[in-house]
Amino acid sequence: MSTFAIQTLNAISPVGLQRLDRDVFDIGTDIAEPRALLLRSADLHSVEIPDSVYAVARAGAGTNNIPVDRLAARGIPVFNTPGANANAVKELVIAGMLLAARNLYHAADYTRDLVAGRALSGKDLDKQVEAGKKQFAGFELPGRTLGVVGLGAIGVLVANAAQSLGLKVLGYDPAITVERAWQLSPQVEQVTSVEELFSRSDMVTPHVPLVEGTRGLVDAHRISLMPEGGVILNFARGGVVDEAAVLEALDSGHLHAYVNDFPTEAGAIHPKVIALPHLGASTGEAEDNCAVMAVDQLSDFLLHGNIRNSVNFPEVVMARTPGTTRLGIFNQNRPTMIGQITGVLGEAGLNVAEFTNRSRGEYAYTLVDVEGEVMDDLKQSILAIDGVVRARKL
Ligand SMILES: NC(=O)C1=CN([C@@H]2O[C@H](COP(=O)(O)OP(=O)(O)OC[C@H]3O[C@@H](n4cnc5c(N)ncnc54)[C@H](O)[C@@H]3O)[C@@H](O)[C@H]2O)C=CC1
Ligand SMILES: O=C(O)CCC(=O)C(=O)O
Repeated sequence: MSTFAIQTLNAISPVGLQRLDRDVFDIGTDIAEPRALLLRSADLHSVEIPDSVYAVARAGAGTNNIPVDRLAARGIPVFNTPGANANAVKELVIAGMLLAARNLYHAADYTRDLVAGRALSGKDLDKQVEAGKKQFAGFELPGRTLGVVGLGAIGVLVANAAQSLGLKVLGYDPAITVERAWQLSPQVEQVTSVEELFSRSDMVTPHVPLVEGTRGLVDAHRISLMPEGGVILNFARGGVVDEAAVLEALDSGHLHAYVNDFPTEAGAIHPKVIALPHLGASTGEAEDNCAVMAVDQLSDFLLHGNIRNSVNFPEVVMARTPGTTRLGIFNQNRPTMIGQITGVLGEAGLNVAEFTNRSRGEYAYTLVDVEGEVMDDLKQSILAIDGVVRARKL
């Protein structure tokens, strides 16, 4: 059996890595010709990805750090791990709401300064604690309204948790899946526009991927629709929020706080901003879950050509037919491709035992198990078909 070299570009939980059989997989940070890249937040946009690479796996949800479309054009699937870190993010969002509502961040700074800065102790400390606390009086969550934009793995968990804490919850997601709709608490009210959501929400939390359509989703106009004293939470991506607009609304007093996971130079030092160092998925549990899912999907693809949870190719999973050789073929999604592929197999005198082909957008993927001996030059004949971008014999 051949050995697959997997290059890790970030720290990946050993709970995931130890699932890879070391007789079959080499794993390292410095590999000249990797078969696969395994990463978390490493930015691949300006990295040259060698032709040796068959697949890229993101141990996490967001794939905006990966040139997904360019890799699709080269027949390289990008995998992610939907839902594997959703609970970790949900818990941080709930913590963020409470940090903002009860002014906890500033309150803790205040008490630290009483001792570390002003050296108060004993009765003096007690007196100053009681005198100073009124400036941190906050508000409670029941009766407030939370708007959740994006009801995917994270948005649904946040909406349901907020509902159970007594908040009124509004949700907006024009492309919600049936699975997520079933998971959503029936008390969450669906709104039909982002503007309605902002105008009725005391707090807004986007849980959408960063793509062109969601860049700057939280902007000056939408913030202006919110009631006075609103809170924006951002555990999606920095670019989803127009931060300059948020800072202006904080300065004018229209917004009360901005809690986010993506610090910038201006935001991190603003007194009404709570900026966390991209901690959403940083729990042992989430790191293990993501690593296990990413590794399992990657090894199934490298060994068997199966594609699960790819963001640029369709789901294609086929049980292996005993006594056959498998071919995995990436091609452009256009007419006659299937006929041409099976034509090449027929000309080579090969009988097809199992065949599956699915398309997604501009590209398609075929798995075919063929009987008999498959010569190496067959792969070349398949690659010679106009529109085939990559082929593997497995
Ligand atoms: N802070 C952190 O450490 C983490 C951040 N994230 C971020 O959260 C994002 C969401 O993660 P998941 O919930 O797991 O993804 P998901 O794919 O399960 O859900 C995203 C949802 O957003 C919806 N959506 C897309 N565009 C929309 C729009 N314009 N308006 C309303 N809804 C829209 C989709 O229909 C989908 O239901 C990730 O893409 C990532 O950027 C994810 C994990 C950890
Ligand atoms: O790996 C991480 O810590 C970041 C997680 C994240 O942002 C994601 O899953 O999209």
